[in-house]
Amino acid sequence: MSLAGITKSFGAIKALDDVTLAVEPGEILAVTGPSGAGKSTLCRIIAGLERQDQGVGRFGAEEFTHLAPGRRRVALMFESYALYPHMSVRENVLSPLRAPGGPDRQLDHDGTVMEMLKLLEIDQLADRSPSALSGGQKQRVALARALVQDPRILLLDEPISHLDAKLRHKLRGEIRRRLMRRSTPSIWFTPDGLEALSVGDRVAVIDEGRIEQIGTPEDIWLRPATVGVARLIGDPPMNLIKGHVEVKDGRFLFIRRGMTLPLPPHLVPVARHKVEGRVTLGLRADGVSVVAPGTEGTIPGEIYSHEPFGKHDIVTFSIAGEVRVKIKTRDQSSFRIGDAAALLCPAEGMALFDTETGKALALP
Ligand SMILES: Nc1ncnc2c1ncn2[C@@H]1O[C@H](COP(=O)(O)OP(=O)(O)OP(=O)(O)O)[C@@H](O)[C@H]1O
Repeated sequence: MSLAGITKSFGAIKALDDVTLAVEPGEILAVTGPSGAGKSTLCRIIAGLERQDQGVGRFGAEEFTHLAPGRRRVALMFESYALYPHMSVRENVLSPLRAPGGPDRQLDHDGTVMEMLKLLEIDQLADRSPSALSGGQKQRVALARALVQDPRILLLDEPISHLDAKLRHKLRGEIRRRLMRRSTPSIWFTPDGLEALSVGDRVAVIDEGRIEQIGTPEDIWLRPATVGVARLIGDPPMNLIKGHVEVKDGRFLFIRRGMTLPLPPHLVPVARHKVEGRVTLGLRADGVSVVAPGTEGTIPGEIYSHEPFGKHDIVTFSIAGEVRVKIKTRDQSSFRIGDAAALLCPAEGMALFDTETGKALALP
C-alpha cells in the first residue's frame, strides 16, 4: 500500500501536509506523533471515512482513494471501538466474516473467533452485549474483530492504549507475532513513541501533519532526523541543549555557559559546517552518567533531583543553574540533592541539530 502527496485541511488547520509513505506486504509500519499530529486523519483517509484534498493511495498500481469505504477491503480498529450495540461480543467479531464481500460466508468461523477471543482474554465474555463491557474490554473486542479479517491493509488506531500495563505488554508481542505471520501490510497508530519502536518494523514520526522521519526503530532511536523526533521518542526523551560550535586548538567543541564538551569524531564532519552557528546538542538520557566532580573530560554541575524507580533511577543534573539534564541510571549510589557532581557524556547517544531549522546536522 502506498500513499503519495496526501494533503488534508479542516478550514485553516492543515491536518496532513504532503504525506508520502509505503507499507510492504507483511510489514508493520508504526505511525507515531503527538496529539493533533494528524494520525487519526491519516487513518480515516486510508479507510475512506474522510476524503483527502490532494494525493492518492494505491494497492500496488491500483488506486483505491476514489472507492467507497466498503469496497476498499480495509480492516480498521478504532480507538472509539464502534461495536454493534445489538450484537453479542461473538457476533461483533464474526460480523466482518459474514459480511457480503467478506470471506466464504458458508464457512463456520466460530473456531477462528473463539481462538481470537481467547488470545485477547475475553472468551468468557462471548455472549455479553457491548453495553455490559468496560472500556478496555470493548477495545479488545474491536481488536479481535479487526484481527480475524483478511483485508488488503489492517489499520490499528491506538489498539492497546486503554488496556492496563500487563495486558499491553502481553498483547504488543502477541499482536506483532500474528501480524508478522501474514502477508497483509499493517499500520499501527500510537501517540506512544516507545510503543511505536517496539511494534513497528519501520516507524513513521508525524508532527503537524508532516512526516518528520521514516526509518527502522534503530534509525529513529540513534539518528533522530529532527528535534521533534528526538523530543518524542524516549523515556525520558533526549535532552536538548542550545549552544554553539567553536574550534580551539584544532578541537571541535560544543559550548554554552558552564559547559564545554569536545564533540566526538562522528559529529566533527557535520559540525565543521556550523562553526559559530547556533546548534542544539542532543544527549540520550541513558547514554550519560553522573561521576565524581573533577573527573577529566566531564561537565561540572550538581544533583538537582532524584527519582528512584526501583529498576533504574532518574537523576536530574543541573549545569550552571540553568540547564537540566535527565539521566537514566542503574547506578545504586546515593544521589543527594545539591551535591556537586560531574556529567560524563559518551559519544554514543549524542546528536547535533541546527537550532534554526530543527534538523539534524548533515553534510552539505
Ligand atoms: N473533523 C475535523 N474538523 C476540524 N478539525 C479537525 C477534524 N479532525 C481533525 N481535526 C484537526 O486536525 C488536526 C489533526 O487531528 P488528528 O485527530 O488527525 O490528530 P491525532 O494525531 O490523531 O491526535 P490524537 O493523538 O489526539 O488523536 C488537529 O489539529 C485536529 O484538531
